[in-house]
Amino acid sequence: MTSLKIKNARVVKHDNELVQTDIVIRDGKIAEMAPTLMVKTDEVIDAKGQLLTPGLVDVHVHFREPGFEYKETIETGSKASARGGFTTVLAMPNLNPVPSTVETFKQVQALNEKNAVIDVEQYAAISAGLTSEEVDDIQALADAGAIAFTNDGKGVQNAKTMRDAMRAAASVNRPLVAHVEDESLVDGGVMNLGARSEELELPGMDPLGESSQLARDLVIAKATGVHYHVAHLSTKASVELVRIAKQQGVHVTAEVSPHHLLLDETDINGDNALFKMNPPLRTPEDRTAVIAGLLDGTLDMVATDHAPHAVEEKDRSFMGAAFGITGIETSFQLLYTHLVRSGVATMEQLLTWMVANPVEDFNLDAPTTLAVGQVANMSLFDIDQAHTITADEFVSKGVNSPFIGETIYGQTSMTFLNGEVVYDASAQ
Ligand SMILES: NC(=O)N[C@@H](CC(=O)O)C(=O)O
Ligand SMILES: [Zn+2]
Ligand SMILES: [Zn+2]
Repeated sequence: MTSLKIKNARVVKHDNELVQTDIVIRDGKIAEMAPTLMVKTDEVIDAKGQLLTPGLVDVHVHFREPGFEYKETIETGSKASARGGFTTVLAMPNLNPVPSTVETFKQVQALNEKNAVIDVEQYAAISAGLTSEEVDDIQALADAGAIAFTNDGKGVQNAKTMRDAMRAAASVNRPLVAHVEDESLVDGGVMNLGARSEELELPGMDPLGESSQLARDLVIAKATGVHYHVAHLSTKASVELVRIAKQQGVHVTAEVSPHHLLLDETDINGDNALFKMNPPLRTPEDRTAVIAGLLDGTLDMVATDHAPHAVEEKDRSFMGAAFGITGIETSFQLLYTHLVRSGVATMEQLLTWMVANPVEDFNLDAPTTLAVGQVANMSLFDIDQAHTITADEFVSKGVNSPFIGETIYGQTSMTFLNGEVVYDASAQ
């Protein structure tokens, strides 16, 4: 059994307070932690004062395999995740075939097991093709290992389908995750309907398409008792609905994506599809509301919605380009830079949103703290060194990020899964 010592790391104690720590890992677990450990180990890494955290967790990624391997594969997506500091991710089912049956689900699960360098848990769909009104065999899919259920990529248009899906998910005690989007209100829109869509003369989608379907779902969630989780929540009206629902005791949790926290429609610099995603960038008022919602606990976590696409699918006008941007290699760094360093949030809060809440709310088998006895899923971040994001540094096949060219802090230097190095910046 090999043993490893990481010395001179800094770990978060409270708020923004960091303490210097040595840490020894044996058999994939944290064996000792103290300010100074003299113990001999097979290997020693000098962390030189960098930040050591539990491995990050993202409940919303698109790895595109099987079906769209030209955009991303489980190997490239999971390696990109490790580069972002993530050790557990939940992969979306908008694949081909869509994992809607035990057979197709097990096929994706086997690929995740074989090809991923980190832990990848798999969502099953709510309904066949993400569009059918007939709900899948939720019990059988849960028995096969589906971590939760979602039709992400499409809103569930039919209330009966949503009711039946929620009843089924509640009965197997798994979260029901919703991409809330009423298609009748999207009406061909490619960005948020409002001032910016008028300026750019592009068709807009009414933001009520998100909140009106969310209101429907919250009513059904209350009646069924399901754990209902809102994917990529983006509007002020949606924050208000979740706040009221929580006050009423509805079992609801919500995620917000880094881009909805850090960008709004005024950042869209012309007809540039690197700013095209679903839900679209909203107004400055919406952005302020999602930040406030995260800070006051209405929103529970950050999820990247890492959505890689090929260059030719994004290098077009807004009208013809695919929806979605990458995020798994830049999320912690952007949020550390723009929320923590700027004083909006604490380091402890950021880790609550990127580790503890995702693990607890989705009942994941992953550590939420650094402590003796815990599985050594950990990441080491260089929080003092500035870095400029470039397209050619991405491990993901997708380079569709609106953050290219931005200067950030907190580059990942190493990521460990069960005590093994799965990413090492110095070896790149
Ligand atoms: N977010 C996006 O704009 N696109 C996602 C689908 C989704 O998350 O709804 C994708 O799969 O590309
Ligand atoms: Zn979605
Ligand atoms: Zn998504």
